[in-house]
Amino acid sequence: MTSPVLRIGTRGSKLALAQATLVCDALKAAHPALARDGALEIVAIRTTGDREQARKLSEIGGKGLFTKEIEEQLLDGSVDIGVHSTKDMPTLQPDGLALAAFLPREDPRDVLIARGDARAIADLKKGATVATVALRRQALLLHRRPDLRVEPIRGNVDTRLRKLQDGAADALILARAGLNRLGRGDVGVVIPVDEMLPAVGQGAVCIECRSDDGRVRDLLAAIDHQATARCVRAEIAMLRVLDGSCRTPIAGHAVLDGGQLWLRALVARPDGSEVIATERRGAAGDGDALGVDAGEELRRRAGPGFFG
Ligand SMILES: NCc1[nH]cc(CCC(=O)O)c1CC(=O)O
Repeated sequence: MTSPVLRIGTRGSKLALAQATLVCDALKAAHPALARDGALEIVAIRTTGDREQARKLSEIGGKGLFTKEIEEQLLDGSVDIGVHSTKDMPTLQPDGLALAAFLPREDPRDVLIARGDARAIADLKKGATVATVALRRQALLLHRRPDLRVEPIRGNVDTRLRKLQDGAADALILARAGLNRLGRGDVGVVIPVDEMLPAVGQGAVCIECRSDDGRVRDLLAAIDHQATARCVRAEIAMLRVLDGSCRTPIAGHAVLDGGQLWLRALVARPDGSEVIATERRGAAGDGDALGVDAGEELRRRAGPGFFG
């Protein structure tokens, strides 16, 4: 028995394992030496966020709930890379770790899954109940439709779909990316980006490793999807400036538009009563600066009281 060449740390959820498998496939395609049996090993790691599903994540406080244990195992050498949903990542990595690569982004939009025949937010009955725990989704829903009621229904995708069927709500909002990666591309109708700006990093899988691990960084450089990396790094730079807690609704989404990077970003009050939005366009290589600039504008316009 030879030991694996690369140990891949991930959460153990179905979606997380599907994403880790995508990383394995990409690595094998790029590096024939990694395609032999046993070269890659997926290590499922239980994170605080997985243990605490029943409590409100915003009450447990904080960032890194889905990443901390994976990062600890990276730092102590138990695993060599960590695979994450970028959306669940803190904006800064601990000393000694770096985001080294991004897989090509999946569809970053949210989808509406309604029990009746509603095909869009505008179709929902007056006073309808919509299930989501994300403050961004809550704020943007209520901004357009103050009559709606938001219910914090949690659980994995299958659980939430079942609760919807059981009548716990009239509709549910989930990320298209997660559904697609779970083979549930059939479910729901996408909500346009201008109605519900995606979360920073939504739809993008990122790969973290030890900053000084040159061998692994070289392996990962071959699978880094540059367009995704540029867009997502701009979004993260924006979010880092705002330094919002997870009690602040923040959205940020960048695309490459004919060689230019176009970043849209907003902050909102949780009840949807106010949305402050901005955008930046610039050179594709200037994403960090564009993100910082957009974040600073939002912080200034929101003022000190806004983030409660
Ligand atoms: N916060 C949970 C989470 N983190 C990443 C995804 C979906 C996949 C992605 O956005 O990359 C989801 C589920 C959802 O929001 O529906």
